[in-house]
Amino acid sequence: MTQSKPTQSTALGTSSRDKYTDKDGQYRPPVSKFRDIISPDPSAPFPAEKDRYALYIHYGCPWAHRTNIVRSLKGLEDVIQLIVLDAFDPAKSWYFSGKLGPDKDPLYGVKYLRDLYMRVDPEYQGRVTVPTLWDKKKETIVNNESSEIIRMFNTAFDALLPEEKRESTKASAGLLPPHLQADIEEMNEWVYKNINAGVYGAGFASTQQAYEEHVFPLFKSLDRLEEHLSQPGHSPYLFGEHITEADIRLFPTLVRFDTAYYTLFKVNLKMIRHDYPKLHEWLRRLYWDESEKTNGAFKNTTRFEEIKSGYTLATRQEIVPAGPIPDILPL
Ligand SMILES: N[C@@H](CCC(=O)N[C@@H](CS)C(=O)NCC(=O)O)C(=O)O
Repeated sequence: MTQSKPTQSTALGTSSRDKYTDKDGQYRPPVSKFRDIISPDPSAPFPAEKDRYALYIHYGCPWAHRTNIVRSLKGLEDVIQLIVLDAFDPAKSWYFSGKLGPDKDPLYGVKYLRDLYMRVDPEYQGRVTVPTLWDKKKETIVNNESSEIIRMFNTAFDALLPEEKRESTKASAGLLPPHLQADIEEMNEWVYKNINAGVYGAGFASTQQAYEEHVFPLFKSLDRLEEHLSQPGHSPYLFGEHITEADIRLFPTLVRFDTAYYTLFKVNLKMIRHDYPKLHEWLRRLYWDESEKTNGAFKNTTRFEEIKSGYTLATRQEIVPAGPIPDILPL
């Protein structure tokens, strides 16, 4: 039998760079194929129910990280099961190595997340990605697009939560308050393009030109965010007194920046801790907040070791960078 043995945990899914870059050396992000929506309506195809859904993640992945933050921030730990994969095989994608968590899927006993994708669609040709939101009742994938998963987590399960956790109760203090929605979405768009995806564009570029096309706009956008935070009404969080979706979508990228991206993705014109005082404060304020209000959602979902080792292997390097020490400075 010639089945390939899983290689060491090459996390973050992108170790086989050639497969994922186009002829110009540009990184091609995966296309999210599963786009169903969980609804508060009990008669909907995917109704919000306790114990019905499971979220598959890897701690290194920033897209998975945002979904895990919202799960925790909303207090959905008892409603949505979390299943952590800890390793990646370039040929077969995410799997359970047993080193940092279970050695097989707790639901079906399979080794690979791909096995679940194949169960849903034996002809599936796309990439197998985290996060993946699974319906245990219909035994299918609901959605594998983080931007949509965080929206569902923010509102669809509210009837199952105590009043103070509901988006409608929070009104202007919600994650996506109506009066800020347009501004938040405008920011999400350029932050996604230049920062969230920008680091990947630089880090996985396979030509000098492709790298430079991403690295300069990335730092321009960080400069723009630094300036944004100095404007009235934009502190301590991006849109004022309350954490919004914009903060949640930026955090996973910035918390990885100095420790992983700066060295491993060569996005090294500036560091958050040395060159962006306002962003640095914003980052630490979120990370170190262990109050009841946030449930410690930012710190508890961040695993620096897995972030560093994941990106080391994903960029086909062997030595995990020692610094910077500490991973994040105190507030
Ligand atoms: N648009 C997706 C992107 C997810 C994504 O790129 N996940 C990476 C890990 S950070 C992955 O699973 N990659 C595996 C692959 O591309 O084969 C989302 O936001 O959920």
